[in-house]
Amino acid sequence: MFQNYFPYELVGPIKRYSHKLINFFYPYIHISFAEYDGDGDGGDDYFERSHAYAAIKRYLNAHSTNQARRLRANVVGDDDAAVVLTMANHEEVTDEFNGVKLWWSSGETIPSTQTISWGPREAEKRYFSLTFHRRFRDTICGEYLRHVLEEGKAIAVKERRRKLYTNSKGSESDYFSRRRSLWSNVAFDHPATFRTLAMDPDKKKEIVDDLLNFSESKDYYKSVGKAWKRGYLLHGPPGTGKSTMIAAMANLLEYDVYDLELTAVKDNTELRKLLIDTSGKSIIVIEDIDCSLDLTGQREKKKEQEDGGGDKKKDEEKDALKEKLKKLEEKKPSEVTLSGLLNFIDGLWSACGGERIIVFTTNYVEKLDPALIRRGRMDKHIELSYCGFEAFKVLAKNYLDVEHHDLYFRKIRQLLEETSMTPADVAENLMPKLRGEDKESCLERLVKALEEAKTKAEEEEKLKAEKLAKQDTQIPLGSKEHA
Ligand SMILES: Nc1ncnc2c1ncn2[C@@H]1O[C@H](COP(=O)(O)OP(=O)(O)OP(=O)(O)O)[C@@H](O)[C@H]1O
Ligand SMILES: [Mg+2]
Repeated sequence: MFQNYFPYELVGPIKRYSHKLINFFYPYIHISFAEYDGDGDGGDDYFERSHAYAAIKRYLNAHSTNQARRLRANVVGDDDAAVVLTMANHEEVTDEFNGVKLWWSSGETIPSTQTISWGPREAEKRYFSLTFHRRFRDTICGEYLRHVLEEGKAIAVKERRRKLYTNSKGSESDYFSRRRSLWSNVAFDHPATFRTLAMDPDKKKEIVDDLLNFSESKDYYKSVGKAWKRGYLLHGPPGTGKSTMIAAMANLLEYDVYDLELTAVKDNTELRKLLIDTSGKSIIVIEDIDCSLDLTGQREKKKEQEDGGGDKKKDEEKDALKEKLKKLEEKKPSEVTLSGLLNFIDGLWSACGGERIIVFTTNYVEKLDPALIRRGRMDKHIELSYCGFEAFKVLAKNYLDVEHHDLYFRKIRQLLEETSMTPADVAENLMPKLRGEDKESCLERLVKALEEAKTKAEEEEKLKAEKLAKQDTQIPLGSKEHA
């Protein structure tokens, strides 16, 4: 009825003026921070979680959860089971900044229509909303928000649990979820440190200094126009502490570890994607590099030739290599090429910024392609070798808390000079086997094991010499016959 008499032309102006009137009397400003913002161009950034949202969440967790009455609990970590409380949806908390009061609330918009969800954005649009008096607009939008974001970031650094990432193949459905990373991760809790790593102290110090120097040289790398990365090649027989050293490196620098399984990477494109997907402050590890590339085919041929040529490599080393190659052949052949890998080491991904360390390990450094290990690619070659006396002292301190022993230490020093035993075996012998086993009997066990190893090595040496002598006497005979 009213519509019939009301002049339609007035609806617009009245709406406009009432809006102005409300604005005039309503002195508050609302700002909302969505969890997934994106720039609206429909690119992948839509799937990226807003950094501001994450920082605000941490800030509010730290400052305001004691005010909120309804909280959401998350349990993080498995050993200490710390509970992290976050304010629940539609809760409101207050904050104060330089005497200005403001209100934070959290909310969630539920999609009105049923849509097929590609990411979490359609399913749940969470946001934080900030309300404050418009008089303080400049302070809040400038100083206060900067303060919140900085503090949120600082909390993130403090709380950061380091992670171990692997790229072993996930389930097919991973490919449908575009937000899922190519890497899967678990918390990284390896206890190894450089203090507990058994090796020559001078060598150890050199490596620690090198790592620390690298992590502090951001400006230097920038000034010389080099990507902020450093390559290490760790080589040595199995059980000499290569993997342990990587863990110690990660613990020293507080970096994440990306354990790159090259045989699970389809091709160079996937390799590039994986590497671009790594974060700064990380160690990228490729273990057993000699067995990971499709060079292995050539390598095996070469090896056979060497065998035929009467190479005197230890038999067990050959067996170990054969075993590794066999395992690899069972898997699908990888199409990652040496040149793809070299391109990446040379800094295809260096545009991503942030410091990265890349570590290769191998048992057979002499078998690696020289292109892979030349200086500049691998900045530092570190040899981890059989246990020496200094390394033993570290293990004795770690495992038995013994720093000196008149009788045993002298004996062990001599035996270690005469025979080769890996730190892994030394450690195994030193470790108390029975509850309350005394230190002497552990040291005694090590002495026995070393003596056994020595006799065994001597016997093998003797057998080999006999075999060679036999061959030497047979060959001239055979060649005479043919002639
Ligand atoms: N230098 C070392 N210092 C302390 N512990 C060591 C050292 N080397 C080996 N160990 C012990 O031996 C175990 C095996 O060592 P690790 O896995 O680091 O050997 P690796 O060199 O990586 O061998 P592989 O070539 O087979 O991968 C570790 O769990 C560690 O406890
Ligand atoms: Mg290892």
